[in-house]
Amino acid sequence: MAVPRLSRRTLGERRPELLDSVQGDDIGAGILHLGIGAFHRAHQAVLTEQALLVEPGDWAIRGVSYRGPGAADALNPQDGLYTVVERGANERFRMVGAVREVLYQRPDDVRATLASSECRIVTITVTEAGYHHDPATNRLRRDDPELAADLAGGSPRTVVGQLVDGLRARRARGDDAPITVLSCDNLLFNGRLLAGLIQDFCGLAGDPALAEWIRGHVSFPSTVVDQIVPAPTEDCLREVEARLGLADHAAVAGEAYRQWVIEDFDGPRPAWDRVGVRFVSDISAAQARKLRLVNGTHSAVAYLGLLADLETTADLVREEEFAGYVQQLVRAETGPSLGNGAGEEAERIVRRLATPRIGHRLAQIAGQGARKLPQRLLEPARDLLAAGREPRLICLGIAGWISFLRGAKQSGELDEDSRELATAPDLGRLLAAWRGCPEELAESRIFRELIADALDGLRSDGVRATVRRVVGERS
Ligand SMILES: NC(=O)c1ccc[n+]([C@@H]2O[C@H](COP(=O)([O-])OP(=O)(O)OC[C@H]3O[C@@H](n4cnc5c(N)ncnc54)[C@H](O)[C@@H]3O)[C@@H](O)[C@H]2O)c1
Ligand SMILES: O=P(O)(O)OC[C@@H](O)[C@@H](O)[C@H](O)[C@H](O)CO
Repeated sequence: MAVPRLSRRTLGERRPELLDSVQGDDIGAGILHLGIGAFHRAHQAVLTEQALLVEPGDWAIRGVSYRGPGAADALNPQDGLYTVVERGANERFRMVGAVREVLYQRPDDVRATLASSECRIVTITVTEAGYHHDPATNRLRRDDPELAADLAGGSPRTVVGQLVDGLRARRARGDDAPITVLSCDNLLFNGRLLAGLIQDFCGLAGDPALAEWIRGHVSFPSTVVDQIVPAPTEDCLREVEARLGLADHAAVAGEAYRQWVIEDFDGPRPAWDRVGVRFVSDISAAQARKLRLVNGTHSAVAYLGLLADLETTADLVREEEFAGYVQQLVRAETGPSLGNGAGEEAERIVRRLATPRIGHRLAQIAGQGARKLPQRLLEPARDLLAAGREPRLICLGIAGWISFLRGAKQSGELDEDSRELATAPDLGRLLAAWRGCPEELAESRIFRELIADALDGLRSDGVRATVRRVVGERS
């Protein structure tokens, strides 16, 4: 007999104690979340659920999904309920009830939500590509066809287009209450970036009055988020079903560790500060630590690991040369400029990569490299060069990416930016064409030589021998 689907009714019938432990469906949806994927479900939604349990308020979440109906089909029939499995030494299963509904291809409802006085916070996780910006200038890409379609009128489909559309409706309603937009994507000063893109969009739409209103009424604090949450697998769904006795199509699994640092802002919010979220005046230090140490390490090893035919981060750090590479990368190159404790950070990152049963696939981390590497690896490389030091291990990671691109160029799986770079005839032209690579790095002789040397090694000696050699040279 088919296992019944999770919903408030079935949970009440089969596991009433769990239904009693989750947020009820009787509160207002003060949060609109754009891009309700795995990460939001395991991170911001859990912290919001926890905050609601310590301090009730109208902070249920209405989610929006963009690239497919998956999240709506998974969550709506379940009344927004789902399970989060926290992996680690002590696994924990948590039920979350803070999500109200998911909108897919319903721009009118997104506009109405943004215009409503109920909505006071917008959170966003739409990947780097969802911002449609040029990483060389941090401005909107005017040549982007989806943006062009939004600017031409009709119902907007991009995140920036929908935000502007909804804020326009809010202004038209005469709502002067503050609203806060929190980007939670792994981008440098994500709030500041998004605020600029919104202004660009208003400019291109010929609406300076709206731009001015947004400057006065909407804040875009930058945030730093940290928790490893891989794409959910069938195994995870089966595991949750066996435990719950109900089919949960929206379950996710991730690390037990969660961090959220937010530039402080005026305006209402759930009691996030009471459940570990940090509000700070300056996120720079937390941001550098997170993007360089966690994401930088991820990106550096993802391509090398794929070249070595490995599947997950845990497979990778089981091998001595790769674990040694991670240790040295953090200790000698990405860690020291961030203050004391690079050695401890290195140990911690190896432990996180090895989290049991997390199944973080290198192929997932490897996506959209042209957009991810600048803030993760190019920034620390630039700092090291400026300090007169060689970013040897970082350049090996970048060489891994270039080898991966060149090998994958026929596969049809590369994103548009990466495809273009994969066909560059030589390293110099690839670096010059890479929009995210600052000119001073593209033109740095040492930087080019280090990458060229690593590329030669990968080609002639293979990935493991090259990793061993470069780590040896650094030690
Ligand atoms: N998963 C993690 O471990 C993690 C940790 C920290 C930060 N993040 C941030 O969250 C983002 C999403 O991660 P996830 O695990 O939820 O991924 P996911 O694939 O589960 O969800 C991605 C969401 O983004 C939307 N999206 C994708 N491309 C888009 C585009 N071009 N325009 C608009 N929307 C788009 C999709 O509709 C989906 O809702 C990451 O890219 C990263 O910036 C993730
Ligand atoms: O989510 P992405 O694709 O931007 O990056 C892949 C991983 O580096 C990332 O998801 C990390 O696991 C996460 O940022 C840890 O907090």
